[in-house]
Amino acid sequence: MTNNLQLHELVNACHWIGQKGWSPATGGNMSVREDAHWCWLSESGKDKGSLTAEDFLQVSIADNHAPSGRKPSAETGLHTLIYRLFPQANAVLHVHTVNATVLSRVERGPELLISGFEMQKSLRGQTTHLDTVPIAIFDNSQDIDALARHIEHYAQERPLNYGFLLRGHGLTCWGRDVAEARRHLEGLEFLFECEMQRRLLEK
Ligand SMILES: CSC[C@@H](O)[C@@H](O)C(=O)COP(=O)(O)O
Ligand SMILES: [Zn+2]
Repeated sequence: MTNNLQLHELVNACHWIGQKGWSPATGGNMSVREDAHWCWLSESGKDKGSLTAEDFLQVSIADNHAPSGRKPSAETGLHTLIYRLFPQANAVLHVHTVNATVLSRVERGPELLISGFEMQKSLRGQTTHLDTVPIAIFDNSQDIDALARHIEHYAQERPLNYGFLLRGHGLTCWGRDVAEARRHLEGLEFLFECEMQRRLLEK
C-alpha cells in the first residue's frame, strides 16, 4: 500500500479514541484514503480502541468492494461517499460520543448551529468565534445506501464541512490528513460538550 504512514497515524488515532471512551462496545469506524480509487477501512465489529494495521481492509471508493472478502465497516458507504464528495478528504473518523449522540437528538432541526466559542477556530478555515458554524444532522438509518444518497443530495445544496451528526448515533468527521481529522474530532467534541452545558445552564 502507498499510505503506510497515514495508516500508522490512523491506528494511533483509534487507540486515542478508545482511551477517550468515544468508541464504546465496538462502536465507531475509521479510514484513510490510499489514492483516488482505494481507501483502508476498519473491519466490522472490532473493538476500535485496540485495532492494529491488520484490522484495516482495502475498499473501493467507487463501489465499496473489499477484495479481501473480509467485511469492512457497516458504515463503509458513508466513508466512501466522503472520499467521492471531497477529493481533499484523506481521513474519516466516526465516533459514538455521548455529546454527539444526545445533542443530535435534543436538537430537532436539520442543523446544529454553533456560535460564540473560541474553539470554533479548531475547524479548518474558521477564524472567529463570531461566525455561526452549521453542523448538519441526518436522521439515523440502518439503510446506509439510502443515508448516503440523502447526504449526497444535501451536499449538492448546502456546504458540508468538517463533519456531520447522525441523530441519536454519533459524529462522522474528516480532514486532509489524520492529524486534521483528529483536530476536527477533538474540536467538535469540545464544542458539543460546551453546547450541551450551555443548553442545560441557560434553561
Ligand atoms: C455497537 S454497534 C454500532 C454499529 O452499528 C455502527 O454504528 C458502528 O459505528 C460500528 O460498526 P462497524 O461495522 O463495526 O464499523
Ligand atoms: Zn456508528
